[in-house]
Amino acid sequence: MNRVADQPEIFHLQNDASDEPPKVLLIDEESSNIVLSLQALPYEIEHLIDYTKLGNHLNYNVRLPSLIMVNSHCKMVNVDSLLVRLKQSELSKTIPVILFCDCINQCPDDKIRAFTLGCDDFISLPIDPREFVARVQSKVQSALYHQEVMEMAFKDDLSGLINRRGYNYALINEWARCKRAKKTISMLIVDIDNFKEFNDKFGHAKGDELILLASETLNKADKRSSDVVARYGGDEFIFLLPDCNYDGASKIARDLVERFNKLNMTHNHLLKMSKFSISIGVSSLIPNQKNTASDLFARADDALYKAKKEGKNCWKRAD
Ligand SMILES: Nc1nc2c(ncn2[C@@H]2O[C@H](COP(=O)(O)OP(=O)(O)OP(=O)(O)O)[C@@H](O)[C@H]2O)c(=O)[nH]1
Repeated sequence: MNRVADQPEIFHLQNDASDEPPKVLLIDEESSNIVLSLQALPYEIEHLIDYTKLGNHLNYNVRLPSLIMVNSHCKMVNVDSLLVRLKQSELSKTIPVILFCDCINQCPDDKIRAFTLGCDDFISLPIDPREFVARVQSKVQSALYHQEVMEMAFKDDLSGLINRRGYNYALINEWARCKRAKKTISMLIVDIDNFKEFNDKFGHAKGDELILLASETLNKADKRSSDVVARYGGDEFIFLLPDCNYDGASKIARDLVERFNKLNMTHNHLLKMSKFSISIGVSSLIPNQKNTASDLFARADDALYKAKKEGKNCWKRAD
């Protein structure tokens, strides 16, 4: 099997199943009447006053907004650099952005530049309530269609985790980010032990249930919001841990092996059928000119092989 990361494509991830109302992120340093107008709509509103906290609202492990609205009069926000940042990030580049502006005093060149930098629409201040609702709803609606398509492309149907394509994006992005910041990036490859035997003995449907249980258990690991948990394929899962060294990664690996062992003591009907455990390979690298993201994977894969060879139900680190 070719285990090297594929080429990147558009990556837009939404973490939760969307029975929840669409989310709108408003960047405005004041509690203005924009907030009041938004609150009248059936959306979840996140009002970001402290612009430096943007990363808390746009990361792999939160439900992403369907629309970002920015009051271009915010003194603390440089709209040009904000648009560049939003449109450069794989997570936010497809989320529509509406700017509020004082259209009477707005220079047309500023608007044209904003469009060039990725702004999708403008709303004039003071707000005309009917126009406000029409513009916001139309942008949210098209964003929802887009998110649906992206979910189909990047989410694993069975587990709800990020799929292999999504993992490839995350790897390319996070590797580059850690390289720029000269930070360690770690990876865990997790494989269910003797899954084939379970499948053969109890059938594919029960095997699917076990994969789902494994996914839920992996998701409960003590990880950061920037960490990525993906189903790589079959009974294999990957944790991608940016800015995390061997010690941090080993702690998660140890915790996971224990978590699965403890699962066997519960009264889950699947676990009465068979003992359930995982093996993990751990690798860490500081990206530089001489190594690649594929090295990180290959080393974790070797370590996983070692864990399997040395009896399974354990974790091993790369040499
Ligand atoms: N139920 C189910 N089975 C799957 C799915 N994808 C892959 N498989 C099966 O998963 C099994 C993977 O087995 P392996 O990892 O090769 O073998 P294993 O028994 O886990 O062996 P060790 O990893 O050495 O413990 C194969 O039998 C696949 O057919 C799936 O989505 N659902």
